[in-house]
Parts: sequence; structure tokens; C-alpha cells
Amino acid sequence: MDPLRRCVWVNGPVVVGAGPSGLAVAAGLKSRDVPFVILERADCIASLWQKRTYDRLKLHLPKQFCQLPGLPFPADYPEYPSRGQFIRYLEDYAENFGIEPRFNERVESAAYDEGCGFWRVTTTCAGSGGDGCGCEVEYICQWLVVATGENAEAVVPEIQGLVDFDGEVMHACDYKSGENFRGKKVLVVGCGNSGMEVSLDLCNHDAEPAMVVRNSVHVLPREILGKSTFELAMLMLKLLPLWFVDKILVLLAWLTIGNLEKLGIKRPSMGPLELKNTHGKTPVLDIGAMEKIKSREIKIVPGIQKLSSRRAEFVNGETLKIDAVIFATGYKSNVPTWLQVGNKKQTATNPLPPQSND
Ligand SMILES: NC(=O)C1=CN([C@@H]2O[C@H](COP(=O)(O)OP(=O)(O)OC[C@H]3O[C@@H](n4cnc5c(N)ncnc54)[C@H](OP(=O)(O)O)[C@@H]3O)[C@@H](O)[C@H]2O)C=CC1
Ligand SMILES: O=C(O)C(=O)Cc1c[nH]c2ccccc12
Repeated sequence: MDPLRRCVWVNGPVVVGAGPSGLAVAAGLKSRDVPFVILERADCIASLWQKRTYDRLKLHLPKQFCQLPGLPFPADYPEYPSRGQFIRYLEDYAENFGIEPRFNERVESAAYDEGCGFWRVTTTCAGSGGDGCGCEVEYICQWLVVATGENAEAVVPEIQGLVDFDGEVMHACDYKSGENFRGKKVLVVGCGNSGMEVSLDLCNHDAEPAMVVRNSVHVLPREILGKSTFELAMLMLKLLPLWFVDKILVLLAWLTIGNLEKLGIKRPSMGPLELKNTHGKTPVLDIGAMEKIKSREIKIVPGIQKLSSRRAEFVNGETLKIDAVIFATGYKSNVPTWLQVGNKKQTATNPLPPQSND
């Protein structure tokens, strides 16, 4: 064993990740007096929200669907809190419950040791700016909570000719605003919620976005007759089967947004709720991009064939001069890189220690 590695016994769960889910778990444990340790690779809570989001970001769902257990959003917050308001709420939440994550500690591996019946969780101290001490810690515990989310790592696809492109290239996680793109022709790759909103923001800053739509996508209005589409969907699901709610959502989208197929955006044959349930694909909630697509201020282009120094060539053979590429191609979990598979104890079956209060 590494002589620098410290060993820490945790008399309760180890929670990996101090984003909204990790904080919610931590608050639940705190309020039941269960001891725990919460490990966070970044130097702050909710680091994706703090460091990897653009300026104009707001929640897309009304605040009552996004608050964590035990502390509502402040009453004076708007229905769709801004990124800054959401971060302030999460900071207040951590403080309110006395949650103190161990920052700058990256989990390198977590494995269930069948021999002794404990999880072994090893971390390295990263330190901000990469100047960490490099020391290792091994936590030994009975329970492991994985709360690192589905958006831990940015995904950048391999595109032929990307190395030859001489304009700016970035992932949406590093995009802040269209300010630096004024007057530029920007290729936005991807048409999920990020791609749509980055394209809208670019328009609002007098840039010229072209958005790659290589597949079908569900676009729903954020609200229908003043009521959030998400809330309407949840209400309808209490009364109607999912396939029928899907039919209604698609009909309502058609009535409010119109037929997007003419503009190059096809709808999947599977309904939006079924697609979310079976493939995890979130529908796009429109907050203005559709208008810009209709007015052709956002140009829709098909899949990329290849890039060259200042041009993109698409699968239909057309080419476009471009000054910059923004990959809004999504994120992925990093759990498979550190959670050891191949043991039966990956999901906890044994309960937490008895609750000492309530
Ligand atoms: N305010 C809010 O609440 C917001 C929420 N979000 C959420 O954050 C999460 C991440 O969203 P987002 O960043 O948009 O990522 P998504 O994974 O939702 O979308 C990625 C997009 O990139 C496309 N794509 C991937 N690879 C390629 C490629 N090689 N060429 C062309 N297109 C490609 C995908 O298309 P394909 O289907 O073809 O693979 C898809 O349209 C989602 O859950 C989203 O809802 C995001 C922004 C705002
Ligand atoms: O919960 C999510 O992942 C969302 O961002 C939005 C969402 C999921 N399913 C829906 C159905 C109708 C409207 C919005 C959503």
C-alpha cells in the first residue's frame, strides 16, 4: 500500500458528489443524525452549476419541481430561478443543514471488499489549479451513495478534419455568452436544450448560428396557456396512460409551435415521455429558439461530414463557411471509470443504521 495513503473509517455512508442530489442525501442523513462523509472533486458545491453553465441559464421547470427536501426556495424567487439564484439556494441549503463536503477530493475507485464486508473508497486530493498535494485517502464504510450525476464529463465527438479547423472550438460547458461571437458564423453541434439555448443566445448577440440537427428531437413549449408543460404532463399522468399523454403533448406542441419538419426538425416516432423513460432523452423546452429558427436567424443544418480550416461540409454535400464551433453534444457519467463492477453489492440491500430521532 502507498505509504502516503491515510485510512479513514466512516461510521455511516460515503456520499460521492456535492451537487443537488448529494446535498439532498446529506441533508436527509444530517436530519436523522446519521454520520457520513461527502466527497467532492471540485472546490465548491454544485460545481457544474457554478463553473460549467452559461450566463443566461434559468431552470426550465417551475421552482416547486426543483427544490430539495427540507428547505423550499425563497418565496420571492421567480417561478423559473436563474442560475445565480439556484446556486445561492444550494449554498444556503448546505449551510442550513451544516453540510461540509471534503472538497478537492476525487474518488479514484470504489470497490466492495467481500472479505471484510466494507466498501473501500480511494481518493486523491486534487487541490485547486492542479497543485494538489497528491495525497491519497482510503475511506472504509458500509454504505456508498453515488451522486455524481449524468453530466460529470463533457462529450466531444470525433469529427473528421477537426484538427484542421482554425477557428475557435469549445464545448457548451465553457460557453458563457454570445458576447465574444458578435458578427461570427458559429456552428453549434447538437440540438438538445443546450444547443437550442446557445444558438438563441448567439442570435441575441448578433452572431450567426447554424445548428446541427442530425436526428429527430421533441420540442415542447415551456408553457401552455400559462401553465408549465411539465406540470401539465405530470397532472395528466395521474389520470391518463402515458401513451395518451404523449399524444396530447405532441398535439399541443404542434398547435403552439407549428410544424417544424418544414424547417428541418423531425419529431421522433416515440412520444416525449416514453423517450425520456426508455432512453433518458429529455425533450427540448422551447424558450425562444423556435422563433429564431422560423425567422431563419438560426439556420438548421444536417450532420457534419467533415471540417476543414474555415468550412464545414454536411452529409447532404452542402458546405458552410464558419468561424467557430461550439459542441453542445452533451455529457456523460464518469461512474464506470471508478465504481468497480463485478460484485453483487453494487447496490445497497442492507439498511442504514437505526434512526436516532423522529
Ligand atoms: N435550463 C435547463 O433546465 C437546461 C437543462 N439542460 C439539461 O442538461 C442536460 C444536457 O443537455 P445538453 O447539453 O443539451 O445535452 P443532450 O445530451 O441533451 O443533447 C446533446 C445533443 O447533441 C447531439 N449530438 C451528439 N453528438 C453529435 C454529433 N456528433 N453530431 C451532431 N449532433 C450530435 C445529440 O443528438 P442525437 O440525438 O443525434 O444524439 C443531442 O441533440 C439535459 O438533461 C438537458 O435537458 C440543458 C440546458 C438547459
Ligand atoms: O425532467 C426533465 O428531465 C426535464 O428537464 C423536463 C421534462 C422531462 N419530461 C418532460 C415532459 C414534459 C415537459 C418537460 C419534461
